[in-house]
Amino acid sequence: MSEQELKALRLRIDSLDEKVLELISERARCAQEVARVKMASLAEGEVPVFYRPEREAQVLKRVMERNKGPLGNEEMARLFREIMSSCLALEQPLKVAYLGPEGTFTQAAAMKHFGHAVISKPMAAIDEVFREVAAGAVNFGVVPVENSTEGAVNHTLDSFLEHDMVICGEVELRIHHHLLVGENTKTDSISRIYSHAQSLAQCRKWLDAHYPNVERIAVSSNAEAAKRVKGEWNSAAIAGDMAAGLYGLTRLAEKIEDRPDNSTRFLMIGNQEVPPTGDDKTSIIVSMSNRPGALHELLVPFHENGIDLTRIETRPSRSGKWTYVFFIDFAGHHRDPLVKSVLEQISQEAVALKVLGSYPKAVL
Ligand SMILES: O=C(O)C(=O)C[C@]1(C(=O)O)C=C[C@@H](O)C=C1
Repeated sequence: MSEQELKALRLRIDSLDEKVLELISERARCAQEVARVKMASLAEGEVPVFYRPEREAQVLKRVMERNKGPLGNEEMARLFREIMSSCLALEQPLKVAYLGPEGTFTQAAAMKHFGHAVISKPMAAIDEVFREVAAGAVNFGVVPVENSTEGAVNHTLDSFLEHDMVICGEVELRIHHHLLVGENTKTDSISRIYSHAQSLAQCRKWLDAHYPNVERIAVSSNAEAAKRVKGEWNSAAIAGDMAAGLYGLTRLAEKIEDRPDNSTRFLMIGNQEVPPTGDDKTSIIVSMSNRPGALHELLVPFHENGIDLTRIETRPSRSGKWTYVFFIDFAGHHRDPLVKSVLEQISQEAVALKVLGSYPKAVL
């Protein structure tokens, strides 16, 4: 390519950028107008709701449907995700608590869902995220709920039993783990490997094959593990890209998770009900009396009404020995007539039924 050609193309890019810039600014002014309309239509004493997850899902889906390339759908949606995040911040900057410290996969999930224009607050434990939301110190919280290799995150499920929370969104993240060390650490000097218990479990086979005799130490998060090894010459951490970058660590081995499709699902929790989008999920907690056939009775209405169950999890109820609660996720919104009728049927048989929330299926 000649210098001349390159110069011409760059001039074209400059002129396109000017147009993109003007259009983004026009969109942002439009969002400011939306905020004004939302404020003007409030009833006496009503609190304005600026963040609209159902609308955001619609915007992102529309972008993906209309995208003609060459950028991929996900790439394009990620760009719009950030534009919308900044537009919302003009209306009201969202405060989001997540399972920290900085650099965790939960932080990456929060950014994937809300974009980067939020005020984010790392919390030391899952329960603290719930408490922060309940106290009204933040608008939303982000917590991990299940991993495709290791299953349920029990702390999260148990926290739903203790707090009244509305689930208003979900996001899935591919989890790639790396073996990370500080700059003075050599492969043969490693005597300890730190990580979160779930991450150690997700890399068990790799660790058995490569570091069978090295002590594995579970800490509160993999970002915490990364933080620790920064100053230690004889230890390594298992953590992801964000933590590696944040603590300036070197990757001794990359993508060491045992399953290449290793993914984690995260939930957005708050106190805002989300209207239907036509492609939603609902999460409920049900407790049944401890008798034969109870689980069968619970599942029959779903089957008979053709409702797709996406997940069922059992946890001790904490209100009696050997009694259980079921966490169930299924396709549909609790305002859909069919779902309503199924929930009514279940509540006739159940000891207790609680709808944790209906929310748009993850778009990104
Ligand atoms: O449509 C709205 O209600 C808006 O506030 C606008 C907008 C957007 O930028 O498109 C911004 C924030 C909301 O969460 C949803 C969408």
